[in-house]
Amino acid sequence: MAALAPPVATVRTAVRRALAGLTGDGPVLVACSGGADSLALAAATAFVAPRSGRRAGLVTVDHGLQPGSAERAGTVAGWACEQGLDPVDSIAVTVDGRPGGPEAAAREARYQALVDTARRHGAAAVLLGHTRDDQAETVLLALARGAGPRGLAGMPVRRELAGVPLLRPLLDVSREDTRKACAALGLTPWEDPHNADPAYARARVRADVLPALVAALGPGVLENLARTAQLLAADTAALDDLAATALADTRSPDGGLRVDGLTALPAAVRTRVLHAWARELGASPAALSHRHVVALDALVTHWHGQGPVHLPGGLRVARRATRLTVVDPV
Ligand SMILES: Nc1ncnc2c1ncn2[C@@H]1O[C@H](COP(=O)(O)OP(=O)(O)OP(=O)(O)O)[C@@H](O)[C@H]1O
Repeated sequence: MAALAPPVATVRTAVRRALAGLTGDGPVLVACSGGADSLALAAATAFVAPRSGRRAGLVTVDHGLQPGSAERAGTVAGWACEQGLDPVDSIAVTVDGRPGGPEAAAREARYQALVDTARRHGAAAVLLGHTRDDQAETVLLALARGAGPRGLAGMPVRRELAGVPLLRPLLDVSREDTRKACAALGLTPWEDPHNADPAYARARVRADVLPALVAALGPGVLENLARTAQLLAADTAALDDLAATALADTRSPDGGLRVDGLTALPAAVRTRVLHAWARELGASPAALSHRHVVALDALVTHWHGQGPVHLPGGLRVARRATRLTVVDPV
C-alpha cells in the first residue's frame, strides 16, 4: 500500500479533531468553492466522517459574478457525489441589490445560503476551509486598520450563525499543505481570480506582504501571527464575559446605565460594556466605531456637561445626573 502523503494526513487529522467535538447527529456540510483549501477539506471530510460515524455532505454556492461560475459549481457538486458525499447542494444566489460592496454582498449571500442549507438538512455544522495563512492575513489587515483585540483575534475556530455552528477545522493547517494534499490526491483546484486581483487588499497581502515577512523574519512568522490571534481570542472571550456581567450590574431600572457602576470598571471592561449596550440599543455593529465608544466613555470619565453622543441609527445617548440614557432624536 502506498504511504499516505503527510499533507493528506495533516488535513485529515484536523478534520477528525473538529468532528470529535461535535454534538447532534445531523450531517456535517463542507462549504466548498472548489479552491484548494475547501477542496482538500472536502476530500478529508469524505474520508474521515464515515469512519467517525457521521454523514458528510457538501454545499457550493454560485454567486453568478464570473463567467463560468455555474459550470464551476456543477463540477464541484459532481465531484462531491463521486466522493460519496451526501447531501450535495449547488445553490445559486443573487448578489445584486444587497447593501455594501460586491465582496461584502457576496459574503452575506453565501453565508445566508450556507445557513439555510444547513437548517434544511438538520446539519450538525458547516465546515469552512480557512487556513492558517488566511488567519495570518486577517491579523495583518486588522493591525493595519488599527483594530483592537477583537479584530486581532482573527477568525474564530467556531461560531454560531442563526443557530448553525460554523467550524474552521484548518486554522492550524498551512495553505501549502492544502495545495499539496490536493496534488497528492490528484485533485485540480479551481483558482479564484479574485485571490490574485491586486484591487483587493487581502490579495495584495497574500501576494506581497506575507512573502516579504517570511523572507525577512523566517517561515515561522505565519504560525506566530495565527498564535497571536488564538491568544487574543481567549483574552477577548474572557473580557466579553466580564463585560456581560458588568452590563447587567450597571443597568438602572429605566434601561439606562449607572455612572458610578461604570466608573468603577477597568477601561477595557467599561468600553466593552458601552459597546454592547450601544448594540443592544440598535446601533448596527458595522457602523459602530471606536470613535463612538470613546465619546460614550467620555460621558463617564471626562464629564464637563457635554451634549449627547450621536450613535448610528439616529440614536442619541446623554448623561442625565448619574445615569447614561437614551434621549429622543432631534
Ligand atoms: N462559492 C463558495 N461556495 C461554498 N463555500 C465557499 C464559497 N466560497 C468560499 N467558501 C467557503 O469559505 C471559505 C473561505 O473562502 P475564501 O474565498 O475567503 O478563501 P480561500 O482561501 O480562497 O478558500 P478556497 O481555497 O477554499 O476557495 C472557503 O474555504 C469555503 O469553505
